[in-house]
Amino acid sequence: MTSLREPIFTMTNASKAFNGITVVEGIDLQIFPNEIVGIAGENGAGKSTTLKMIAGIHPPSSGEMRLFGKEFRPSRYTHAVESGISMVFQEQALIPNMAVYENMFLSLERNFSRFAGIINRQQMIEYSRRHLAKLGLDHIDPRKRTSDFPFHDRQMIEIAKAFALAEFFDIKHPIILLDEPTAAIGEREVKVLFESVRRFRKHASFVLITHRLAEYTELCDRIYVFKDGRNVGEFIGESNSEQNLHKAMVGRIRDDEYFKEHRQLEVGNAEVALSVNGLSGATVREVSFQVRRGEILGLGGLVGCGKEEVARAIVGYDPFPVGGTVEVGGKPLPVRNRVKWAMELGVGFVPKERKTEGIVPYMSVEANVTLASLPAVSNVRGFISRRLERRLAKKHVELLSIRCSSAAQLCQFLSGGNQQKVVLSKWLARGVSVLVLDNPTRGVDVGAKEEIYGVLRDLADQGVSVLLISDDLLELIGLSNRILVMRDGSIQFERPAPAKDKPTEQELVKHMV
Ligand SMILES: Nc1ncnc2c1ncn2[C@@H]1O[C@H](COP(=O)(O)OP(=O)(O)OP(=O)(O)O)[C@@H](O)[C@H]1O
Repeated sequence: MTSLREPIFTMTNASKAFNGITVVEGIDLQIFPNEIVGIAGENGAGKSTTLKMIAGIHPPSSGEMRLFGKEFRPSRYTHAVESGISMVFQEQALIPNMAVYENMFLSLERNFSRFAGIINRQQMIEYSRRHLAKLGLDHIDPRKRTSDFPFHDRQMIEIAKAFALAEFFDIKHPIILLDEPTAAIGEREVKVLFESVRRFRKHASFVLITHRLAEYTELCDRIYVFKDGRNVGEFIGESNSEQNLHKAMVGRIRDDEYFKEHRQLEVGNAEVALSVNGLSGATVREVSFQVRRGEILGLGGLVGCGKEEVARAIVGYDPFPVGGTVEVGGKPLPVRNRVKWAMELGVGFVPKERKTEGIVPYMSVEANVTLASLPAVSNVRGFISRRLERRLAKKHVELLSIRCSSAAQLCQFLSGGNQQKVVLSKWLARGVSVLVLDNPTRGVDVGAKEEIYGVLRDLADQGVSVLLISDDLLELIGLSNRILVMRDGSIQFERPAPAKDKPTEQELVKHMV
């Protein structure tokens, strides 16, 4: 639906350098009214940086931007918001211990003051409630603390916030930048989001970044492809296919053997590495299963079905449910100090929320990669050896092609997908016997996903057992030896998934709803 009308936003020959290192260069980009534009590219290609240039968070080092026909040089995010541009961030920007309505109008409270500067909270609450309802989020009480809501609800709150701000500043045609909005939400929430975007495009334009190629082809009118910080292609209409996008991004056609199914092992009666028995609690009921050596067990279900809680209970990330036991290699995992014991018994965990739970952002890549392997990088006197640390980190940075200026770079400055690779590397560096993965390829580009799938097959060959939780059904089906489907906190369905007899998506979805 590309319009012949004038673009409402243009970026011409823009570049951005951090500390003298150019990360994007020569970017030309246009946004037309009512348009949904995609920006695709590998991890670190410069997609988020470009959105941040538009949003005034990282003003361009050179180049020009024009908004509604006028030169546009936001020096802060609030300038962009006041001009009609808001961004839904890849990693959530909401403050967890504040009420939802406070988050929605953070730093704009003075606009809701009645007299003598007293803030009219009731007005803010009602305004928030109305905007949440517009997105079908009636179940979210804006007076509640933001941290009371699960990740996918918080994501939707950010989107509602973007719409609310546009109306608040009386912007006739806002531009809403969506940086991987679907990375951590399930299929049902993605549907709600996409329906909202389609509905709201009458009043707004959108820019979308996602690592699910099908979402570009489903939602976008036009897609830019970035590679190594440059804009290398543009796809419209017919040319806008997953194959074309994959080829432009990765430089080759997508492998038929994307999930490396030919490498899937037959585990037969191999020894049981992880045994979960009768796990029960607030959100899970009598969940029992076993994972054998070298097996990849997939755990699927809609958001809220309890699959994440199972993973978190196994590794002790959340208070343990009231009942049930977990054994690793035949040894019971105690409830007290479970996180420590899980590590001790060789269990690794890649959580969904990498920024808060997976990495230490203010530490370097090498420190993060080796964080769980301190004995291996310590010298005989027990001090950390920089040389050993560097050597171990280098190996894993190469193994997963983590894109960083050097292993000494702080993790917070890595692109989202590369941070995710660091989380996985942390456990590969330590060496584990059981790996619990909650959406391990969230935010990871299609080429790097393929590398991670290869690594998982290598680990299975070495006898590592994997419990894989994924909202990406094709990934779940392609990788797993066996699949369990959860609904309402309990296991509803079990299906072996040998390489030559994989279940269909429909077969699994039937048991999810
Ligand atoms: N504040 C910063 N300081 C230094 N380098 C940065 C900063 N922000 C981004 N970079 C670098 O810029 C490059 C592009 O990062 P960007 O986040 O734009 O990539 P991306 O295409 O969005 O990747 P992903 O798909 O993984 O999110 C990366 O190499 C990253 O390390």
